[in-house]
Amino acid sequence: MDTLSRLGIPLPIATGVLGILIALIASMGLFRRKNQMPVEGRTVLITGASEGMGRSAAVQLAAKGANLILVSRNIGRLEEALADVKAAASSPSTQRFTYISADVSEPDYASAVIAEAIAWNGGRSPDIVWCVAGMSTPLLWTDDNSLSAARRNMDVNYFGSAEMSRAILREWLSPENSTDPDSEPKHIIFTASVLALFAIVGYSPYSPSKWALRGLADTLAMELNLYPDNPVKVHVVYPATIMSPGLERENQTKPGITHELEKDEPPETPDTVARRAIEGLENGEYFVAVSFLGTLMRCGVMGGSPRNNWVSDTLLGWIVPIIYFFVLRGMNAQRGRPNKVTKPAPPPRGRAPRQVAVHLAAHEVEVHDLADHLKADPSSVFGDVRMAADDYAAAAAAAAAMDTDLTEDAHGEAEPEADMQDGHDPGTASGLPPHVDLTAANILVNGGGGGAPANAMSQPVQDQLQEMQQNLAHAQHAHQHQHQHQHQHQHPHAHQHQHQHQPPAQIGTPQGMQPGHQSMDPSMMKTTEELARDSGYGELNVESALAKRLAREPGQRLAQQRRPEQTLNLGRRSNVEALFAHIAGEPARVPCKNCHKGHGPWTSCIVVDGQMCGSCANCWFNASGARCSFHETRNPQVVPQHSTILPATNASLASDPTYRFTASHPLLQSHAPTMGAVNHAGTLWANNPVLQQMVNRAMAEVRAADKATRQLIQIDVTAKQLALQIAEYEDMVSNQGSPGGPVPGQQVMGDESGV
Ligand SMILES: NC(=O)C1=CN([C@@H]2O[C@H](COP(=O)(O)OP(=O)(O)OC[C@H]3O[C@@H](n4cnc5c(N)ncnc54)[C@H](OP(=O)(O)O)[C@@H]3O)[C@@H](O)[C@H]2O)C=CC1
Ligand SMILES: CCCCCCCCCCCCCCCC(=O)[C@@H](N)CO
Repeated sequence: MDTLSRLGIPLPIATGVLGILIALIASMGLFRRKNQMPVEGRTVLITGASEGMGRSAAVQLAAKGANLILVSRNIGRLEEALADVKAAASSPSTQRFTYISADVSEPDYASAVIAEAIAWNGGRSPDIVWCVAGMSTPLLWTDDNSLSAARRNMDVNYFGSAEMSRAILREWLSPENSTDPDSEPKHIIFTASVLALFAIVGYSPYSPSKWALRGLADTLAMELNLYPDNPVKVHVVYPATIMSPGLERENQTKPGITHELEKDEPPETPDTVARRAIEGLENGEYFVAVSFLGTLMRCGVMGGSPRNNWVSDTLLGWIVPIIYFFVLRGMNAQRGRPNKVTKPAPPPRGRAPRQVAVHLAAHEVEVHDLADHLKADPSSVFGDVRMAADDYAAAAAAAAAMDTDLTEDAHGEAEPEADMQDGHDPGTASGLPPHVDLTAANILVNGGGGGAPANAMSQPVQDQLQEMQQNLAHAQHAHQHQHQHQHQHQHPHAHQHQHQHQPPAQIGTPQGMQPGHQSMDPSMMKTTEELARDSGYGELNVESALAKRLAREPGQRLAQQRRPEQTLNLGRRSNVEALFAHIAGEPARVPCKNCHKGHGPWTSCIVVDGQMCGSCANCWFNASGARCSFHETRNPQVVPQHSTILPATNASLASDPTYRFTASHPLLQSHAPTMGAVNHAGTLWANNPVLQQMVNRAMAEVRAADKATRQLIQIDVTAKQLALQIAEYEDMVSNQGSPGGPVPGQQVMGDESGV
């Protein structure tokens, strides 16, 4: 007391603090009473008992003298688990063990399982039922398949447990099973996850299925009070990461960002998690957390749930918001990753190569791990990558067919691999051969939102993408060759570009991509003036130098008015310029503010590099660009042609270290490509000006073509599709030879255990 008063701490406060400390220590179980869930001589039914935590729990309960009924689907694994359980029995002569094969996602599975269990158990129901069977399919919510994954997760995790609890409660709570209220209670145990207490990005298909279990358990806890003569306890276990076969499976679709975030809670072995869970159950806990963070998270969400201990749960519940104040601000910070429903990434400039290399070095290990994992089981992701690759090839063929102008995209570009500063090759870091350009994957990152993970790709997939890419490079090269002729008579200086093109790797040219084929005939391209006419604008006064120049240039698109009924004043010189610029120019990466708001006569925001004071064609019309957010020095927003999505046949992307960074960064990339670009054609198109341009050109070409030419285009496209299909088939045949190679039509995401 002397010391306290000398320190100036008032007695009531000191006593209060001391009281709280004693209460905390007492409540945290130092003075525990008896085991609240004895199992010796009792019968425990565990679903999901053949692998992971369920199997560990079964083994540990056998060691404590329980009889066990193991439930899961795969009989082979059940038999192995049964052998382990038998070996662990504390009194093998009296304990009994069996298994029942059942799929917990099947409607009405549970009553049959319980009936079989009761029959095996001499007419008595099991005393403890622990629902462990579960699965997880991490994905981003906007990914393909996330909704079907969510339904599947719900069927297995929620309904699988919900049905079992109902079937067993109907037994336990029936009047014939009434007992002395003081007899040992029965136990129904659900297995959720800390993700039912704290959500992190990537688990949207999964977390709700576990949150739902919490809602059910709270409700049951109250409902069970209606049966004082049939004592039953309900529990929910909240594991964090368990190093189980299930974890390996879920990692196949896990986004990189999710891997990153969940590192904060280190994985535990199934044995450890099962042991801590059983300890919690024996302590009589309702919500059983198996780690310190889990305990904090649990106390952070208590709401109206029954408490394990009013004192410690409440005190910790006051502290957790303070922790969250710091944790959540960090976790919810903007991550700068565009997705397919938001905007495409701004041009990735400005990050020093040094920083990039350091960042990559930091991620190297996990990237390798993932790559290794996928090497072991490439089939898991193969199908969708293949799908994506198909689209890629189709886009490639389309690009070739649409007379892609490659002579423009070499401006000021350095040698390939110029970004390999510090001797640190991101390509190597990601487990790819250094010469593989990651742009092939990037088409999916920027456009598909799914992000074919270059570093998460199995070798055959990498090979395939690489091949696609080289094919495209080849086609482009061949095409470019041909295109240069056209350019040379149009632009006397065109040849200056030529030396900047690196010849692409000479891989076998696929059929259908032969140089010089029909639809690439440059004579089919219409001039801007012709396309203006095709767009419905009659004879125009072409007076200004800019208009004259643009009039002769190959047109890129038809001009489409936002309001087709409107008649535009084309008597004005600058308005003719605007029209031609709109037809001949390039789409802005991001529309100017006016176009974004829907102003201006035409439907897209088009710029011509170095012209119209930087403003777009729409803003040039009638207003000479005055209101354009691109006006004057405000960043002309021309899209670097093709460099955003098409693979660099020359130096274009390789020279930009930040570009590589984007493409190979694990946060963006180690995300299984379950999202075939097919289903995202709409969003790809919307987000990607280069694709828009590609399609615009195709539209212009097709619109401008007469019947016979359209037939030829049709034949050309069909021939390419056939060629792609044949190439695909050849790949498949050659891949089948390799162990673990993909099988045609293999289900990718579907089932968790490959039963
Ligand atoms: N691994 C983790 O990081 C975490 C897991 N959890 C949860 O903990 C529990 C155990 O996880 P974990 O140790 O990883 O388990 P595993 O995924 O390794 O094993 C799952 C078990 O459930 C069975 N199972 C899966 N689906 C079904 C089904 N439809 N019908 C019947 N049985 C099924 C499996 O057997 P079979 O295939 O033969 O049917 C297997 O025995 C799960 O509920 C999981 O959601 C919670 C937090 C973290
Ligand atoms: C006070 C609280 C502080 C919060 C810190 C945040 C740390 C986040 C850790 C998240 C761990 C996720 C484990 C996933 C387990 C799981 O269920 C999946 N593997 C699916 O099976």
